[in-house]
Amino acid sequence: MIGLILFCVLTILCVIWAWMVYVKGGHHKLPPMYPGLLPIVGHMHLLIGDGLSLWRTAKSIAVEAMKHGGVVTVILGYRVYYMITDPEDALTAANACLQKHFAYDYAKSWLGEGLITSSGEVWKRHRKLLTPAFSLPVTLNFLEVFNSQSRKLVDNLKVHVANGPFDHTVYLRSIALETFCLTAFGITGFEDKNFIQKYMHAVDEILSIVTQRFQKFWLQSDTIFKLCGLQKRHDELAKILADMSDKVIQRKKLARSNGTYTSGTKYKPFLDLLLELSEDNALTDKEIREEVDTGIVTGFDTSSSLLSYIMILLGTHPEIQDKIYQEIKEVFPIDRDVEKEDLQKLVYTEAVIKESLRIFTTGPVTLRYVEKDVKLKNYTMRAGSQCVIMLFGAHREPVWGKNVEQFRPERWLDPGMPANPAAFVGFSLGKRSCLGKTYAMISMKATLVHFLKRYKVTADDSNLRLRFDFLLKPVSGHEITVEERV
Ligand code: HEM
Repeated sequence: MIGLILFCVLTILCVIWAWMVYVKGGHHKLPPMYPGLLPIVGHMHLLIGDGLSLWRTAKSIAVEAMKHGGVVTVILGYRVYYMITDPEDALTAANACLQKHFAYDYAKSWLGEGLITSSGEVWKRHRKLLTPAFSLPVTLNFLEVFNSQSRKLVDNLKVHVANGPFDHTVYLRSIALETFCLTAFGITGFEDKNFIQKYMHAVDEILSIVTQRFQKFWLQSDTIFKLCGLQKRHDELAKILADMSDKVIQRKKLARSNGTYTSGTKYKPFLDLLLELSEDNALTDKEIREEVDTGIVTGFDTSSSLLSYIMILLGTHPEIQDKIYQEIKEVFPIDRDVEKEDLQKLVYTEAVIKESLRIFTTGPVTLRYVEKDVKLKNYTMRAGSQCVIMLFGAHREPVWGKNVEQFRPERWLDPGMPANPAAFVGFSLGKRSCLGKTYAMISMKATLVHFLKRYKVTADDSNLRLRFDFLLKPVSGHEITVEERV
């Protein structure tokens, strides 16, 4: 009897599920289904596991998409996901679907309506207001910070010279976050000398909670998230971070209103630019705080992860390291800081950065909600579904030619490559592409110049194991060794 009841319940659930997946969403034909679909759970079982298995699954989905013209379907529960690698379809989807996937909401009690998490009119207004704050002239003001921070990094690494392999990611993360705090808040803003360390630990912990919630689908239930204590810790951390940023903002605001304010730095910190906007009532204090925190969190981990991959790739390919070193030596025959005029002379260095980002796409995906039907080349995405633009997959499409897995910066020196410029999506693409691209490129160039002038790096990327947790992170095999150049 119980068996019969169970059978009937399961049958009804399967019928409802099939109706929601295949009928309710609309009449448009779905792209080929990724293998492993089960009734009711769909492909949800493939997400179980750690970040390593998630990355294996993501890569396998991208391969399947490429086999089928650049789009496949994945079903999570009853939700339809279009998984896209085709560069043209990726651009269409990126521009047509400006609303983020619900997973971004998990960071909202911390980042609020900051650029990365917001959608709709709020996003549009903020994007327009903030674009000038990320422009080339503003970023060039930060060169002094980029130079001094790069020198600090190089000095910190001295203890590892001729001392065998070590984990360089720890150093890169810490310096990158410090650089972002300096350029965002301005150095004189800190009463507390440990401000940056405290801020970094809180950012690390809250990001790990947000990531867990995204990966472990049972934590997506508010009740379970609360019951296992993660909600409480998440809220505590969000408050710590908000209070820290608010304190700096309030002090600066007060000094501005009573006329005692000077930034104390030669450059104008990002926060000061936002405070100017608030004087025209364009942004509230809360919005300023959310955008400052968003800038820091979107910027520091992405840049430091990419730099760590660049060092591993250069350490694995000594002939490429020799070439970039030759370029750096030509532009900087004596020991001096990187100046504005040097940046465009670093052509091979730029090729190395782009090629590294192509191979190790630090922000591997962007997830969007499909608000209205969107026509791709061969399919129409149904309103109410989700789409995942697989940025790392687009970097392996046939448009890149043969040997897509090979690290070959020379491909960027050929003016005809990539044949379709939309194929390079390391900084995402379309209207919601990365706002900090210029900042990232300039700061990474400065770091590479100072690092490579002082050290020769050795590594072995064949041991590298990666995990997917919003960003692409190394798990093991990423250590490098450094020796001083003579
Ligand atoms: C190598 C370094 C970087 C990489 C690879 C990178 C990559 C990306 C990617 C893939 C996105 C899309 C994310 C998504 O849709 O979920 C994005 C968005 C964004 N990035 Fe970056 N980023 C980098 C550095 C930076 C820096 C340094 C900043 C700030 C100074 C920054 C600020 C932003 C912002 C504000 C957005 C949201 C844009 C919007 O939705 O309108 N990024 N970035």
